[in-house]
Amino acid sequence: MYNVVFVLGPPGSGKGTICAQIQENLGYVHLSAGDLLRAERERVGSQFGALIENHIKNGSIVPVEITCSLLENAMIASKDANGFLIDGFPRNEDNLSGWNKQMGGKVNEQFVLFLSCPVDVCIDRCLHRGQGRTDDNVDSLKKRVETYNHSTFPIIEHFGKLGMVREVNSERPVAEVYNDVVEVFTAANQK
Ligand SMILES: Nc1ncnc2c1ncn2[C@@H]1O[C@H](COP(=O)(O)OP(=O)(O)OP(=O)(O)O)[C@@H](O)[C@H]1O
Ligand SMILES: Nc1ccn([C@@H]2O[C@H](COP(=O)(O)O)[C@@H](O)[C@H]2O)c(=O)n1
Ligand SMILES: [Mg+2]
Repeated sequence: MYNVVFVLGPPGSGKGTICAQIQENLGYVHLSAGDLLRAERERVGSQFGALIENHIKNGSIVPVEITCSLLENAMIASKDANGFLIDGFPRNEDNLSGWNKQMGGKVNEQFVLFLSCPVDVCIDRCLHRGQGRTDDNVDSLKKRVETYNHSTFPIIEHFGKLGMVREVNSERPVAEVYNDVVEVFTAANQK
């Protein structure tokens, strides 16, 4: 059964940055739902390209059937991994229920890593990210933050009630955030 860690936090909280380091050092495979959707958007012949771009620009959430299939296919392609960092998922009720339906019984959900960071800091980071993302602009960021507050934070609260959330303050320098994150993984894997 695959070990899975969900990684959540506001846009720009540093999910991708921290996941890359965990992948490098702890052998978990990093699967960013956003990256998988962007790759599907670019894939020649995809029937979902326009739909995905529309959601990304508007900061809204793509139907789970699309995202969950991309995640499951990526997991199958890396089946020898120690575990998977599922970055930016589940983002709303539809993501959560669709995941439970498609993946329930196939994975061991270890915990939810919640990178917490004030929204103004996060927005500033996205505006200076320099990756040419079509959603790193003031209009899209407003909508992404709204979606985070209304749809994603309640999912974090849901996992919190199950005792699954490990919160790390990601407003600090990356090295400090990373050290705390490693402690979380060490504790989880000692059980
Ligand atoms: N702790 C940190 N301190 C300062 N800058 C950071 C920190 N973590 C990440 N960054 C920078 O902030 C920007 C956003 O980081 P990253 O892409 O990892 O965030 P994210 O949570 O994956 O965002 P998104 O949800 O938009 O994909 C990047 O330019 C990254 O280099
Ligand atoms: N579960 C998800 C994750 C992402 N999206 C869409 O992609 C955009 C970018 O996501 P990042 O994690 O890379 O910031 C996001 O704003 C959504 O439009 C999604 O639909 N479902
Ligand atoms: Mg990211």
